[in-house]
Amino acid sequence: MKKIAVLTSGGDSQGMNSAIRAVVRTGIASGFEMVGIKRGYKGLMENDFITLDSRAVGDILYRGGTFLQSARSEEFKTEAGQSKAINNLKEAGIDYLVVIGGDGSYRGAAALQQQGIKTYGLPGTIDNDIPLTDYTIGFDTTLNVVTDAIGNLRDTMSSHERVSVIEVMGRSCGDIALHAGISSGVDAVIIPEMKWDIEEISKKLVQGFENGKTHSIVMVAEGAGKAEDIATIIKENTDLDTRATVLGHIQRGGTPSAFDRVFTSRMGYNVIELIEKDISGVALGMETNEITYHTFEEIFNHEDKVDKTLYKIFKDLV
Ligand SMILES: Nc1ncnc2c1ncn2[C@@H]1O[C@H](COP(=O)(O)OP(=O)(O)O)[C@@H](O)[C@H]1O
Ligand SMILES: O=P(O)(O)OC[C@H]1O[C@](O)(COP(=O)(O)O)[C@@H](O)[C@@H]1O
Repeated sequence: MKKIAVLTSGGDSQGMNSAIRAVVRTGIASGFEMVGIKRGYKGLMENDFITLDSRAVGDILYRGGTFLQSARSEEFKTEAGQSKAINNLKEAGIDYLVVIGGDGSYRGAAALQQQGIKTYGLPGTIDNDIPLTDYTIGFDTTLNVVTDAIGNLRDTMSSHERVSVIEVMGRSCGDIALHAGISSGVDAVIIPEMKWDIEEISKKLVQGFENGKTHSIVMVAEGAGKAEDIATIIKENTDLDTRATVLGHIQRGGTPSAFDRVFTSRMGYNVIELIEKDISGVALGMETNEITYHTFEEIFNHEDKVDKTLYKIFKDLV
């Protein structure tokens, strides 16, 4: 019986458990033996493998995080680290490796593929910063978490007639800020991909209060600036009572949305189909509602651009 191993790596994201469950159950249904690797590449180098039967992935569909746990590992980036990993995979008789993670995890998977291990990537990151997929696993859930959190902030900001500067995750990608900014009707979105002018934002906030607004919200992606710094400048420019909130790791938790559960279930099915066809060295995604796949190289060479139309939609709505 051929063996498929699965691991989760990098920052966890809601829906990783659902993805593991889908890979494992579809794999078993197709006659494969399934293995889980704990704590990503760290566990792979340390031989931390567990057998996964259908029951082992029961009761996890609705849970955030990853029951296999995740880690970041500097050692795995080295030749020595990778050769430990390859030896462990060979000794355990693993034929295929499914990696659920972000760009860094894909780079690790591509390095293993180059050294003869058949690898597959599933886009697990809340940031939505992987090219050639419209969504990454957890992004939709995170938007819902952020939208709910902003609803709570809005209540208290309104009572006190304050400006709220909210920092969300996204080191190089402003998708969380832009999408949740639209879903929350915020007044300004500051993202790394687009130029922004704090004087212009400040003027707009003052005008808003003059026109009868009782609160204002400015959303900033962590890669574009610190909420605390932006709040200080706005306060200096406008004299408005301005507070900063960093949503932080709250954004990565919570039960996965129905969208993320269905999306990951589809990807589990499709990755097993690719394994059966012996196509490897690829990562899956969803483009215009189709599950697609591309080689790791295609993904690395493709720029992940911000959706400029969506940015314009936001600008027209404020
Ligand atoms: N260039 C690389 N070559 C090999 N492995 C890498 C590389 N970049 C990252 N990795 C591995 O993938 C792990 C996860 O990457 P990281 O960037 O932290 O998160 P993510 O996968 O979410 O982007 C790293 O801790 C490291 O072990
Ligand atoms: O939890 P950590 O290790 O501090 O990492 C925080 C980072 O993880 C993320 O949530 C996801 O990033 P990755 O996809 O690189 O893991 C980023 O938005 C954030 O900057």
